[in-house]
Amino acid sequence: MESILSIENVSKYFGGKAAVEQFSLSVGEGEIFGLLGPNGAGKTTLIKMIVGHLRVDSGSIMVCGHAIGQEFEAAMSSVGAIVENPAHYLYMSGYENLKLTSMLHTDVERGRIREVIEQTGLQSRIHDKVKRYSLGMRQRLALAQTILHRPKLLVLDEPTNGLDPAGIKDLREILQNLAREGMTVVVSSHILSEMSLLCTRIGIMRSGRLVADSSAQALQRSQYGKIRLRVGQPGEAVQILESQFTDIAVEVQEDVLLVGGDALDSGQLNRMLVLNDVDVYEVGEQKETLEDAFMELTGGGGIA
Ligand SMILES: Nc1ncnc2c1ncn2[C@@H]1O[C@H](COP(=O)(O)OP(=O)(O)OP(=O)(O)O)[C@@H](O)[C@H]1O
Repeated sequence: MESILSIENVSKYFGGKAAVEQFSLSVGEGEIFGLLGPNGAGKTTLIKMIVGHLRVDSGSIMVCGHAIGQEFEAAMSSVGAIVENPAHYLYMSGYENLKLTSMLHTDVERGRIREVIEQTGLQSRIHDKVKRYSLGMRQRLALAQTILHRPKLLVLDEPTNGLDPAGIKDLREILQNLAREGMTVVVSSHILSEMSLLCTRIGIMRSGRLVADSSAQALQRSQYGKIRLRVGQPGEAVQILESQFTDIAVEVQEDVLLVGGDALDSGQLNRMLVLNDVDVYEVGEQKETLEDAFMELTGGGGIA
């Protein structure tokens, strides 16, 4: 997969304190990458560096093969971003706002305005004054303005802030459609449930670092799921499992073992124990949700 965004060892300090530290990430075409983390984790700082609003102190960021530090304009021509609250001319219509934005670009072809209006579902209200728009519609208008020049990379900082559930769903569908057409999306949030529905991949940020990076599905499934076994001889069982399987973690709670690790199979664990004369009374899975995983990895705090 072609790398649209490539971040290598990026750090940013404010007054000697790291807001982003040794951060590396590569995001490929058509991915919707969710940057999730509690308040103060460094999400906005990272996003501002990706969209060229802040300079990196060390490391490098490339967009579509262009390094922001050396080829700023080439890199930025592929980026569309909504970072601060978007400002519109409220007394003008949505259409007039779009027309004005199109004049800022040299390469917006005929018909493109119509196209972005359709992509953002604003057809029926596009000639109304923006002051009559709901927050969700203003957000969609901002998105339409942002994608006019066909950016390869769309970057949104907390785009669902203040939106109602219907607005969040609309935005999700629009972004997923854009990604299907090949646009790459990077979006930040501290709201886990929204991210797991929207994103194809989620990175968890804590204290300026990436502490987990996984497909949303994988995070929800095996990586943080544990197998629960109630056994007759817990001490022996731990020894057997640890000697037979690499990369597993076994927790013991009296006669219950909680076994974590990648690609574990409860049948396989059960067979191994029984063949080694350990009595197994119960086998089950202890599911951890994405939320549990998040809490474990970030130490909790600050999520909705
Ligand atoms: N301009 C600045 N000057 C000084 N410190 C800053 C500045 N911008 C951010 N910070 C600090 O850097 C750290 C990361 O902040 P950042 O806003 O990037 O986090 P965030 O994950 O986006 O949080 P939030 O969800 O609250 O926006 C925080 O400790 C913050 O106080």
